[in-house]
Amino acid sequence: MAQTDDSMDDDVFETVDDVNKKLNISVKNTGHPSPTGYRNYRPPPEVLKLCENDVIVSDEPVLHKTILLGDSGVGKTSLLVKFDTGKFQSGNFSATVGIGFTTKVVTVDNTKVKLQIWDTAGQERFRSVTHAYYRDAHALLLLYDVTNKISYDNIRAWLGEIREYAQDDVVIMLLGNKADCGMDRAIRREDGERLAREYNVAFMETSAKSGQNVELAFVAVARELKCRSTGQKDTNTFNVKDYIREQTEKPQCPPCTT
Ligand SMILES: Nc1nc2c(ncn2[C@@H]2O[C@H](COP(=O)(O)OP(=O)(O)OP(=O)(O)O)[C@@H](O)[C@H]2O)c(=O)[nH]1
Repeated sequence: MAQTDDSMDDDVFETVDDVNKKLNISVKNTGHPSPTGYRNYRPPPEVLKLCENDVIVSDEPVLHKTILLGDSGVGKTSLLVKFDTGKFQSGNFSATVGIGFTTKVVTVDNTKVKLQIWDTAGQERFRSVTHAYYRDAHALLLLYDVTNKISYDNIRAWLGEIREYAQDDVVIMLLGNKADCGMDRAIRREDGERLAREYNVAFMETSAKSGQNVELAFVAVARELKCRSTGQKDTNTFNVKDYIREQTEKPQCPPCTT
């Protein structure tokens, strides 16, 4: 007949004091029980050491630094304010001084993508300040104003600066802003598309005033950054240019009558 060993290892019943004695840990009794009931309990150093190399798993989404660039007056601040608050402030234009940021969380396929969006001053005199921020940027939204040919012509110079100061794999999106200004338009949509094709960057027209494509611009960037950070880029599962084409070619809602 097979024998079973019913005896239990006494270690199972060791008290915390016994374990501490074995491990040579002295515990000072302050007389104040901890909320867990294990007065002054601290895991033995051996146990703490085991945890040292553990990866800390956090629910916090990774922060992606995104910068708005372009000539003064193209609408960088307005675009960010529209995305952040849904509001457009027309009227007096006051140029941005220096640089500042807003943090927004965008949900992409049930995953939270945190964008730290930096609004830069477009004026030449702040250029050296803003260059310093390019280096660790993950995405750049480069704006021109469709009513201002100079701001469009300057895009080539901006792309030159980006190549010089930003990382090679930075996500770049060209935005032709103020698309609501039909009568004053100086740059056709096709011109924007052609320039974007030439530099192999994504493109869309936006309007901080009407809200056209404002959300889409940031969501497309967030999608691209999410794909890159999860390594999906290699499998070609997402292409920001195709995504924008699909989204912008979707039938729009009928024109408002009010
Ligand atoms: N019609 C129209 N006006 C816009 C739009 N976006 C911005 N504006 C106006 O253009 C002017 C300049 O906008 P800003 O957002 O301050 O421009 P900016 O690029 O941030 O300028 P800097 O801070 O100098 O770099 C303001 O008077 C805005 O109201 C738009 O989409 N449509």
